Amino acid sequence: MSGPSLIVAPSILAADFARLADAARAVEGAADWLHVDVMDNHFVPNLTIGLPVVKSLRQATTLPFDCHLMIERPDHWATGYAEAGAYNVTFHVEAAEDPVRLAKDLRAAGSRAGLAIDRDTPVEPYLELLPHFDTLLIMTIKAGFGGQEFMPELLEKVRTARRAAGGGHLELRIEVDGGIADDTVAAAAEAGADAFVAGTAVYGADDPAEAVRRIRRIATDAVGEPADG
Ligand SMILES: O=C(CO)[C@@H](O)[C@H](O)COP(=O)(O)O
Repeated sequence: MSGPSLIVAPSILAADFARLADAARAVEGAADWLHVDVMDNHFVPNLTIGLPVVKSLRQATTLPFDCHLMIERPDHWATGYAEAGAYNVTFHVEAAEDPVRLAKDLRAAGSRAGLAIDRDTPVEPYLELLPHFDTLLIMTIKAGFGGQEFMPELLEKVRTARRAAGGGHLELRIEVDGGIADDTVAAAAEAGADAFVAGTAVYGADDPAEAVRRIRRIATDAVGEPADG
């Protein structure tokens, strides 16, 4: 796996939307990616930001963008986020017409490709798609809102996906999203996740950068980290 062995990605959904650039800069040097939740009020019952904001914010921080598209018609919209400079663009399997085609289009447009699975969607039918993706995002809540309670039973999907990925044989990040905090991240790491989205736990903290470092420390302590990681 190239890059750091564990990824922490603060979700700006929990930040002050009037000060997104400040929120991004507050975790530079501590976070690996900045998680950007795009919601269209159709795929989920919430409306956040779209491409114009992502383009502007891209100029304001050095952090790689991890764009999580909770939108309908990702086949139409997703490559725009890659073209806008997102490092990783993740779309929902429940919304995509042709996930493999879209993964190829995203890579051709210059980003990594991520597949997201919402709370009520099993992972098994999609395991065969994993070789086409760089990231598998497993929701540990129902997609749509921050600040929800972590659902440990959803970690079974992480275990299943990690087994299918051959314990690291397949270059696949398994990202968990929803309720990740000091008291939940170890279980997620032990289940096989290696990328952790945290909104409330980071931007609800007095010191967001320190909150990121703490989450990383707890995850690392739970699974260990190679010396060259
Ligand atoms: O995708 C989502 C919500 O749908 C997440 O990225 C949330 O932003 C996570 O927030 P917390 O649960 O960490 O507060």
